[in-house]
Amino acid sequence: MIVTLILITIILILYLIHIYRCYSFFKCRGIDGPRPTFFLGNVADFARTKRISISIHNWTKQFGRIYGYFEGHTPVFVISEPDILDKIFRKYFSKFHSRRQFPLEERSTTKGVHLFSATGDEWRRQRNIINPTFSRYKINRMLPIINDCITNLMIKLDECIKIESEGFDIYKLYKCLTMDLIWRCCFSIKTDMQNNPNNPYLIRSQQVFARENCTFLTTLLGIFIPELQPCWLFIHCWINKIKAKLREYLPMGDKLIADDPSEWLKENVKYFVEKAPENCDETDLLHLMLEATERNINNTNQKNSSKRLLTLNEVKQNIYLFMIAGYETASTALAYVTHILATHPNEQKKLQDYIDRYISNDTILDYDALNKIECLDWFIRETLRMYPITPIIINRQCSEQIDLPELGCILPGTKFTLDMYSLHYDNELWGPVDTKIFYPERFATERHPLAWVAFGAGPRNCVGMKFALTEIKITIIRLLQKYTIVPSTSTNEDLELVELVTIAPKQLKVRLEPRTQIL
Ligand code: HEM
Repeated sequence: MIVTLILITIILILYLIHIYRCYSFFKCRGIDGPRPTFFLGNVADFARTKRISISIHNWTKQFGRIYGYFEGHTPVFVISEPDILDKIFRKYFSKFHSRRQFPLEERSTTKGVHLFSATGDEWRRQRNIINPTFSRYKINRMLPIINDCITNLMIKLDECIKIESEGFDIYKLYKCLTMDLIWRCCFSIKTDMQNNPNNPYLIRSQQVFARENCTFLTTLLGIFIPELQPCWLFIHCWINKIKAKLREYLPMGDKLIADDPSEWLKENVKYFVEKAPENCDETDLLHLMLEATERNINNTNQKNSSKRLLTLNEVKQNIYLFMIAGYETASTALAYVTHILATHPNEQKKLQDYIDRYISNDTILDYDALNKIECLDWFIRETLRMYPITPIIINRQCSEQIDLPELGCILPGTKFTLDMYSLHYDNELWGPVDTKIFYPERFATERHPLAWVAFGAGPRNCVGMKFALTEIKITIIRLLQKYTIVPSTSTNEDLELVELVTIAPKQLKVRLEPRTQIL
């Protein structure tokens, strides 16, 4: 009886908060301004599609290019109008510099915040330090390492062809490849995940992107009552602590109870920082970040300039971020490109013909030369147009009140997201060839700058974009020089996709036929 009463009271309070928040949201917008449709986020729809980006796309079809929904009682605008997105992501960036905080995403300055979660000046400071890691010059210096890791992939592929002639899951190998690339190029740590797929860092990084049922309830509470975010985080931390103790003391605890992969990774990146001084290459990301830490800055002027400093905790947080952000996205992009190659033999032949004609087996292409291969660049962009990888992370939060003619008064804290599927499949933006058709040449025509947002947009776009495109291009060139990719018996035209932070295929089975006539 008492429990029921408490529950009813909680629901009533939540309902009142909800009404109050919705009322104040609409009141501030005035009655004369534009009034985009706002509706209560339809949880049933989400439960049916099991993919937030598909639900958002369905809502766009229903409500148009500008609308909003309430996530709990938090209003979220969904925009697929490129001119308005241009204002939010580029023109008025100073008022939209931050991302929204996800439920259970910690932003504690004592523990350090990484680039992805940092806001305002904190973000600017970190981005200034990290940006040079991915300059043209630095990427050129990484090329021998990238090629070396891809050579290991080619050896693995040869082995797989012999063992599993009917087809094998190439995505698994790509994950090991991109993890090796991150560790070696960004942290100067010589790893061989391709021959050691049970490496605990690799396993934990994969788990970060898997569905974690144990956080489901606290995540939901975070969405519906964001005001109590510190409470949900506290509960989440305690659950992890209790789990860690049970793992330690229960017989077979470590087998029965899984640890939290993010926490494990964050805890263990200490190893990188300790090893760094002996191993670091002076151009890599870890070196740049450590150079910018307080302990390495003796000059008082530099010390006083908060612009250039990173704390040791921020360095650790960023190692964790790059480990997971760089590996999952790039391997998934490689998987999609491979799927398209397998299912579009004519497109594959076009690329192979170009590669055979202009690139010999021992050519090492530098960054500029790679960029000049338009057909390859278009192929990758077209793949990422049709198969977006991270739509839900592209969002912005307003930090200062602003009036936008199309939306009216925007208050600080208002959240914006975009519908990547609507943008990428819009025939007005991408025609005349139907957007459902794979047609890389559509990139030969100049398009709206906000029509293609695979790597986000504006000053806060993906910092690893150049690096990702370089590793994907070299892998594809070397793969097509040696093999023709063909579908395995179980390859479907439609991939089975799973969405959490990224949208990724469950697996990607293909067959590789060694090419006999290589120039
Ligand atoms: C095909 C591969 C990749 C895709 C599709 C991708 C996509 C994205 C997207 C959509 C964003 C958000 C941008 C925005 O909000 O405007 C982002 C941010 C980010 N990405 Fe990537 N990414 C890829 C590869 C990488 C790699 C290889 C790294 C690291 C080496 C990386 C590191 C990051 C970081 C650190 C951010 C946060 C940037 C900031 O907030 O300033 N990404 N990425």
